[in-house]
Amino acid sequence: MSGGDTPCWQEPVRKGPVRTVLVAAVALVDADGRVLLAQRPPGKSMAGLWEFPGGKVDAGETPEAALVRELKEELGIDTAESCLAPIAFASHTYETFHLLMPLYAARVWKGTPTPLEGQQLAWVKPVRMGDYPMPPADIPLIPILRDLL
Ligand SMILES: Nc1nc2c([nH]c(=O)n2[C@H]2C[C@H](O)[C@@H](COP(=O)(O)OP(=O)(O)OP(=O)(O)O)O2)c(=O)[nH]1
Repeated sequence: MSGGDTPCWQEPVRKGPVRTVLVAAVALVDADGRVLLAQRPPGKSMAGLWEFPGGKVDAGETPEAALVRELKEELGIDTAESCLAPIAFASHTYETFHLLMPLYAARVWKGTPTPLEGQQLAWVKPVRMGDYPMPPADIPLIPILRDLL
């Protein structure tokens, strides 16, 4: 097959070196198969868009440890690394950095997710995620979640 007439084919855009940022994110899945989305608060980059809970992985930290830390800080819930199942990843070039974001799924945690950082929360069925504008990096993850959950 020649690449030029396939939908995924895009000629590479040559740019200078980019910094790759590692961000860990999780689909928290409830008993009804709904996934928790959090709305990015005003003042942050991509404010108003809905994202998976998570955040940047610190130097010397594993993605799983970063998620356990972020979920406690952002939502006040306790999670165990052993309950985080890797399911997909996003790899997307933004204007100022390249995002590499492993996405985990978790169905078990302790506590009730509470918006501790002023963010809005929504439990959303994967088929309804199109109603929630998400960062460009997240768009390819939506059909994967629909298939998996
Ligand atoms: N947590 C999370 N971050 C995401 C998702 N999709 C996506 O592009 N991102 C980006 C937004 C941020 O640039 C970065 C996560 O950074 P962060 O949560 O630790 O910190 P932040 O919002 O203050 O980030 P920033 O304003 O400094 O860019 O990853 C997602 O689904 N979940």
